[in-house]
Parts: sequence; C-alpha cells; structure tokens
Amino acid sequence: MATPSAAPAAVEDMMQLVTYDEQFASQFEPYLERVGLASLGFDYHTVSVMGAQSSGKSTLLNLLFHTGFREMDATAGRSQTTQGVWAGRDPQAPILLLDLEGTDSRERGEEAATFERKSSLFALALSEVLVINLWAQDVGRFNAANLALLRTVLELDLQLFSAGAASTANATAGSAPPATRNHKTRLLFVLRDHAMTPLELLASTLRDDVANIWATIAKPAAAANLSLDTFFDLDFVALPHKVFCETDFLAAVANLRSRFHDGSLFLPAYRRGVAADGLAPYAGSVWETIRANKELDIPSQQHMLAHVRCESIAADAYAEYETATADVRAKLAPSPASGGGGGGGGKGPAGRRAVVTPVPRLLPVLGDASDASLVTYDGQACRYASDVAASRRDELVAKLVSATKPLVAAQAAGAAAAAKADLEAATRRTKDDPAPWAKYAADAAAAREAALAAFDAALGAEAAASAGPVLAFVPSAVAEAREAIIADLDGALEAGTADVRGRLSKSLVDAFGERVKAPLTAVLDAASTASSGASVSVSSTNSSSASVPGGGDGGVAPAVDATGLWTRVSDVAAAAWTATAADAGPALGADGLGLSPAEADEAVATTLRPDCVKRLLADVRDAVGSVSTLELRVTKRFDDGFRFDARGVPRTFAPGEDIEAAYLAALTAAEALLTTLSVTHLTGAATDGTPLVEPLVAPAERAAVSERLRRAASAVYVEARRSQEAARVRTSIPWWVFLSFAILGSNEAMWVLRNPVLLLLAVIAAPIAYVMYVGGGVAPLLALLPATVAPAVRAAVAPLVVHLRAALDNVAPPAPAAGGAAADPLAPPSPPRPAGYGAVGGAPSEVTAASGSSTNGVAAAAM
Ligand SMILES: Nc1nc2c(ncn2[C@@H]2O[C@H](COP(=O)(O)OP(=O)(O)OP(=O)(O)O)[C@@H](O)[C@H]2O)c(=O)[nH]1
Repeated sequence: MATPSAAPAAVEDMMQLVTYDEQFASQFEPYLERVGLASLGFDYHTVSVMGAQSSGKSTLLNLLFHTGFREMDATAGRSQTTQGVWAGRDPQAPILLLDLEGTDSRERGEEAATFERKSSLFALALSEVLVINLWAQDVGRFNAANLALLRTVLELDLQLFSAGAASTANATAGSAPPATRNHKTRLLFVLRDHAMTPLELLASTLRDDVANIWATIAKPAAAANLSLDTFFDLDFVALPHKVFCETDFLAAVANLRSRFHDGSLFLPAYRRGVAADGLAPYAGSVWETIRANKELDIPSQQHMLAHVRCESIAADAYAEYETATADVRAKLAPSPASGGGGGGGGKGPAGRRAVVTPVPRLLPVLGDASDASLVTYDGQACRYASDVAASRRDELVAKLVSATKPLVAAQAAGAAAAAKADLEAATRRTKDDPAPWAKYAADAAAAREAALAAFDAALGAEAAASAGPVLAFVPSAVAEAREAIIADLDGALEAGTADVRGRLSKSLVDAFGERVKAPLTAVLDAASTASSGASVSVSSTNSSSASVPGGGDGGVAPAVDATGLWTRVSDVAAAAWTATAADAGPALGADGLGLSPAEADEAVATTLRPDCVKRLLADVRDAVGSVSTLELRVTKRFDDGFRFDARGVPRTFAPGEDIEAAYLAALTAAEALLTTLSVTHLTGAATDGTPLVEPLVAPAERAAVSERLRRAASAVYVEARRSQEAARVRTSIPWWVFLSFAILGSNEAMWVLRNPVLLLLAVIAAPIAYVMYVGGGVAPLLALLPATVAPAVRAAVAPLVVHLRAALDNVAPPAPAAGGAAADPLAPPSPPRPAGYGAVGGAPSEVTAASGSSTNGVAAAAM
C-alpha cells in the first residue's frame, strides 16, 4: 500500500495500535513504512474518530477513507467490535486513521471512563481532525454520552495546553526551548441518521453545548481568557440514514470524503509537528505517558522525540558517509590483519606509521560524502526541534571530522613520502658517476618543484577548493603538512647536496694531487741530483701545464738547486691550483651545485684551497718520504756531486786534482738539500701567497741523517783519496825500478818457470795482481792481511816500500779535518755544518776508521 491504490484496504491492512489491555504495538514503525507513510515527512494527516460504541465509527471510516476496519455484524447482535485503538491508512491519500474503542462500553464497565480519557487524550495529541460520531437524535439530550465525551475532550485539550505553556515558561527561564505546537484541532461532528432537524439547528445546539462546557470547566491561568476558538474549529456534517437513505447517505459520505481529500479540512494550524518517520516512537511515548497517568507534555514529548530521531538520523547520515568513503578508508585506514592497512595508514609493529599510497581525489570524495551526509541529516532533522537538530548536527559534524582527519593525515603522509621519494630518485647520483655535481642544482630545483606539485595535487590544490564544516580543518592541516614536507625535502636536498659537494671536493683535491704528484716528484728527484739540466714540464691531468725551471721529467732528473726547490714546488702547486680552481668554478656554479659566483668564490677560498694545501703537504711528505728516504736523497745528492762531473760523467781523481774541494762542495750541497727538505717553504697561488712553513723532519732525525751523511761521505772520500794515491804511485815509479825487478828476479822467474806448480800459481796470480794494482785494490788488501803474514810480505817487498816511502814524501798533506782527525792523512776535510745540527754523531776520524771496507759507493755506506 506504499503507493496510492484504488482498491479499498483489507482488514489485514489495519493494525491494532493499542490493545484492549492498553499495550502499545511495537510494530507501528514498520507498519507506517509498509503503508508508505513513514517517508512522507510532514506530508500526511491524522484523523481520529471517537464516539459511542457501535455508533458506526468503523463503518464511517471505511466509507470515507476506504479502510478495512472491522465493523459490527448487526445480525450477530450489538457488541463491541473495536477494542483499544486501531490504525489504518487511506489507500489514496496520506491520511492516517485512528479508530478508537467506543465510549460507554458495556464490556469495559467501570473501566470504560478511564480508557476513554486515555484514548481521547491520545487522539488529541496526534490528530489534526477529531471526528466525533453522534446519532443525530442524541443532539440536545444531555444525558447522552456525547456531552460527557465533549467535556472530556475539552478538559484534556486544556490539560495539554497547560503542560505546553509550562514547558514554554521553563524554556524562557533558561532550559532548552521546547518544540512549538500548533495547538488547534478541528472537531468534526458527524451526525448519523440525520432526518428532519436542519443541520444548522443541530449544529447550533451542539455549539451551545460545547460553549457551556467550555464555560464551566476549570481552566489553567494561561487559558483563562482564551476562547474556545483558540483551541478548536467546530465543524458539522449530517449523514442521512445509511439503510433507509442509502443513496443520500453515500452521496453525503462521498462529499465529506472529497473534503478530506482536497485538504480543505486540514489547516496548517492543526499540524502536530511530528514527522512521519518519528510518528511511531512519538505515539508510543505519548501512549506510555498517558498510560502511566503522567502529565502529557506535548512539547517535551516532541523534544524528546527530536533527540531520538535526530540521533537516529545522524547515525543513518554517518553510515551513509561510511559507505561512500569505504573505498578510500580501505586504502588509507589501518588494516588489523596487516597492521598497516591497504598500503598501510596505521602503525606497524615498530609503532611507526606505515606509508600509504595517496588516493586520487581524496578530498573531493570526502567532501562529497560529508556534504551528502549532512544533506541527508538536514533533510530529515529539520522536522524536529531546531535546537535539538542543531545540537545533533554539531555532533555529527564532529564525528565526521574525527573520521576524516586520520584519512587526510594518512593521505598527507603518503603524499609527503611519495614526494620525498620522487625527489631522492630525481637527484640520486650513482657511485660510478664521475661528475655527480653536473646539473645537480638544476635537477634538485626541478625535483623539489615536481615533488611539491605532486604533494599539492594529492592535497594542496584540492584543499584550497574544499569547503564545508567537515573539511574546514583541511587547509590548516595541509598547510602544516606542506611546511613539514618542504622542510623534509629541503633536508633531503641539503644532505644530497652535501654528499655531492663532498664528492666534488674529493674529486677536485684528487685532481689537484694528480697534477702535483709527478712534477713534485720530479722536482724532488732533481734536487737530489747534482747535475744541472733543462726545465721540467709540469703536466696536469687536465690540459693545463706549467713549466718548472730546473725540474725533471719524472724520469731523467736534471739538477735543481736546493735553495730554489720550494719555489719550484710552489710553482708546481700554483699551476695545479690554478687548473683545479678553474675546474671548480663550473662545478660549483650554475651548471653544477648552483652556487652564486660569490658563494663559489667563498667555497673555493674557504674549503677547496685549505683542502688542496692539506693535500699538497701530504703529497710533499710522501714525496720527501721517510727519514731513510730522505737520507737516500741527501746521500745521493752527495754521491752525484762527488762522483760525477758537471756533465754527469763518472769522475776519477787524477793525482793533483783537488779532491777536497769536490768533497766539500758535494757535502755542502747534500747538507743544503737536507736543510731544504726538512722544512717546507711553500707560497704562491696555492697558498694564496701565505708562506707555508711546515717541518717535514724532526730536528733530532735531521741531525742523525746529517751525521750518517757525513760518515758515508767520509768513506767515499777515503776511497777516492786512496784511488788517487794509487794512481799517483803507479805513475811515479821510475823505469829503473822495473828494470831492477827484472834483473834481480830473473833467477826466481826461471825457478818458477821450471816448476809446473809454481808456474800454474803464477799464471793464476799474475792477472789478479795486475787487476788489483790497476784497480787500486792493493792497499785495502794489505790492510786486511793478518799480522802474521804481514812481516813476510813486508820483507818481500821491503825494497819497494823503501822506494814508495821516498815517493810519498813528495805528496802534499790533506787539509786538517775538523774535529781533531788530522792524525790520519786520508781523513776527509769537514765542511762547516749548517746551523741547527747540534753535536750529534762522532768525529770524521771515526768515520774514516769505520769506512775502511767501503767499496760500493755512498748508498751502500749509508745503509
Ligand atoms: N442506523 C445506522 N446504522 C449504521 C450506520 N453505520 C453503521 N451502522 C451499523 O451500526 C453497526 C455498528 O457499526 P460499527 O461501524 O461496527 O460501529 P462502531 O462504532 O465501529 O462499533 P464499535 O467499534 O464496536 O464501537 C453496524 O451494524 C453497522 O451496519 C448508520 O449510519 N446508521
């Protein structure tokens, strides 16, 4: 019966709303839904009919509204048909009918009056039109039940008015304002079996009766001066006899039915202010109040109904929101199974919020859902007390906000994580990238912009457009999240930039080191060499190069004056620094890390230059090497200066040659080299002109090296001196000595020649002796001969010794050696020591004594 039907309703379509024993039916709400009234809001009417038992009430309702109320079967005798209160609906109009148990019931007996009052009050509370069914012939007869019924109706209506007025007064005093009620009812008197008496006369009689009742009943103060018209509109309809004037009867019924259907009998003032969807709980509440004999306060009832209904409507509206957002909630909300949700939105096992994938168009979805929810609520809650509806609406909004906030937060977190991941991917540089700084600033700026755009696409832009009370928090929340992601992105970029900058710095410093390494080694090697040479080409890993006068080419090392060594190293460093700084410019600038020229200059000056200087010092230390390497360098410097001439040809000291001068020059040069290599004296572009004086060798080690240098040099000098002496002896023996040997030794020669053994020994010994003689090895050999052999040897060569001593008397004595070593004629002269050496080491005489067995040059002696 949800849609209008031409067919009359059946008995099954009616329901007993209140049972005979005063129980209210719990099925009223589904009944209203079943008959299609529940969804009509205020667009329905309620009509009740009351009157004496078996006065044709059910028959009248069925004829007027095509309902199916049970009627009395007259053939079975007159008895009560309708018990309690029954409800039905006009199939063709939104009219709810209440058929009340007849008054003056013989079956109820003493209880009848009590139930009449309850059912009448119930009907007054709900009905816009109260049909009072009367036999026409009863009009004017006071003892008929009609007047008692009228008195009951008027008294009860005043009671309702009184309760409502009190509620209004309380509300004015500060409590919640009650729902308003248009407290007016149409009393429609239907006079049955009307025959002769004109309706006007009957109506007048009834008006008088009602007026008399109104005048005599006790009224509350608020209604003392109010007239009957304030509460009731009286209307009168006469129906002919149903049996005897059936046609007229049906015509009159049809006429009255049309008045109901055309709405002329329903005025806005009659509305009870109860929406159809709340009618069932309202009616139930009203009945229970009446049944409990409590004061029926209609406004309070409606207020209570508003709470119940608005809460129910709000729950439905929220459920609607949940349904509409189920998809996004599944994607963003935490999932109990995974602990992280569909992609996660909750917190994982470690308590860290899992990151979700942003949901496209989240805010429009949430906005639409929340708006729709509120529209649903407003559409239904507006039928109820506005204060209650507003209060419940606020609660609904708060509930929607608290349901929406985590979703927006999860979306913001997901969008932020995605934006950061995108940025890191866009700015990531592999370890193998030889130039990770290339276009880094441009890439970083573009990535930052893209990441923020992605974040805004997920939240920001939509947030600006979102409106409504539920999403009102979004702009500030998104702004806060945006600030956080900006800080996060900038932090990631800062870290990335620092990493790339570190790699750039290392690369530049390495390049600087590469540029410095070979020329530096060449310069140092050249400084260790005594011979002079051409300039050295200083190559760099880049195309830049510099020319270092006196340097080496990494292989053959022309000589470098030790005093100019640091100048040349400074030149090498300056050339390398110039090339490195030139490389740093573009890498730090717009094509690289994006620094401004001023920032790049500052970075070069404050970071790169100190790093390169540090690297230069480290390289210098490496190139100079350990103490032993330094010792090798300076002894080599001596060896080269002493053993080779200016052209690099090995030197032999002919008799009379100034061996001491060569010795002193070489030793002085070696000492000077040691002094030079002990402390840096760097300057130039690499150090920005600032002298860089750094000790490379500790003073004690330096003195020790110097001492070992002198010892080694002494050995070389002694060797050279003996060679020179041997050469002079060889050249100074007169020819007759050899002739004497030939004459005096002829017998021995023959003796040897005749003896095969001696001949064989002579053949073997003669070349050895010759070689030793020529090579100057006789003297050392003599020194090694044991003392037991020496006398025999001396006896054998006595003539020669005599002659040699005579020859040696003509050799000039060496310059007295410093340190008191003049006793040894072969002791080397001692050059003046450079300042700072102290008293480390022994005297040259000691060196001489220790170097007697040296035959392998300075290096072997130094080791
Ligand atoms: N004379 C006459 N009888 C009628 C009229 N309308 C109905 N009746 C008869 O009156 C008897 C009672 O009719 P109901 O409609 O059952 O009366 P009721 O007031 O609903 O009865 P309860 O529900 O028991 O109070 C039935 O036999 C009807 O046929 C009418 O207009 N005139």
